[in-house]
Amino acid sequence: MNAKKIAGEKAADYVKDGMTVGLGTGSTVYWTILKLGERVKQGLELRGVPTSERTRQLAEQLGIPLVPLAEAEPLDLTIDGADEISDELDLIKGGGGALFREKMVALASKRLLIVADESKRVQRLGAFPLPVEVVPFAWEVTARRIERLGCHPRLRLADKGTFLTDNGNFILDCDCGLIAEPAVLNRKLKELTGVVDTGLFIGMADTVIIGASEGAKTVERQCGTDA
Ligand SMILES: O=C[C@H](O)[C@H](O)[C@H](O)COP(=O)(O)O
Repeated sequence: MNAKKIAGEKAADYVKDGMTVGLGTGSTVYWTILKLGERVKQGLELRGVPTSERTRQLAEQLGIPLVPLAEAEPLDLTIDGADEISDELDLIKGGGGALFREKMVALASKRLLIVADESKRVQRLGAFPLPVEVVPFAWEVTARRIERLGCHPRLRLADKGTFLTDNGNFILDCDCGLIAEPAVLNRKLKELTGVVDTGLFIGMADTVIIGASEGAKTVERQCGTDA
């Protein structure tokens, strides 16, 4: 069976009546949202906060009531996918370009639950190029500053030209090698004018559900490991 589906559907069990829930983006949390759509039809009271226009459209099609983030804080829970998950439960996100809204919504949530298949687990982050959202103005200058931090940025392209985020920005996919100190790199990147945010989610995930054909495994953040 599809490991993403197993993890995604399992996460829907964490949603209880009356909750306000951040709805993540991607092919794993897609299964969570489908499940939640079914449960809403059966009477579940839920307010969703979408992390992308794609997710907004999906939730609307399924009849999940949505509320703007500004009116929803604090959220009870956010459920989202990840591109890499380290042993410390630090994450790389943004493979689908939704990292900024995902981070805004997760930071406004009491709890962040990540769903993924086994392929996303790594000892150390960095094999997956780190997505960094940048303002389009003189993006080449921002890319050069990122290069000076030891990363190799590449402008993300779409079928027709440059990939644009939901916020109208560009994504630089940055090969930074294996990242020894994710919190330090995140801080240095965020200090650069022109950088909107990075796909590094440090100390944010509380629970990770890993799907596999034999079932789902749940990993909880150990107390005291927050960055
Ligand atoms: O921008 C996209 C998000 O960070 C996704 O949650 C991430 O790329 C994982 O997506 P998927 O579940 O499709 O692998």
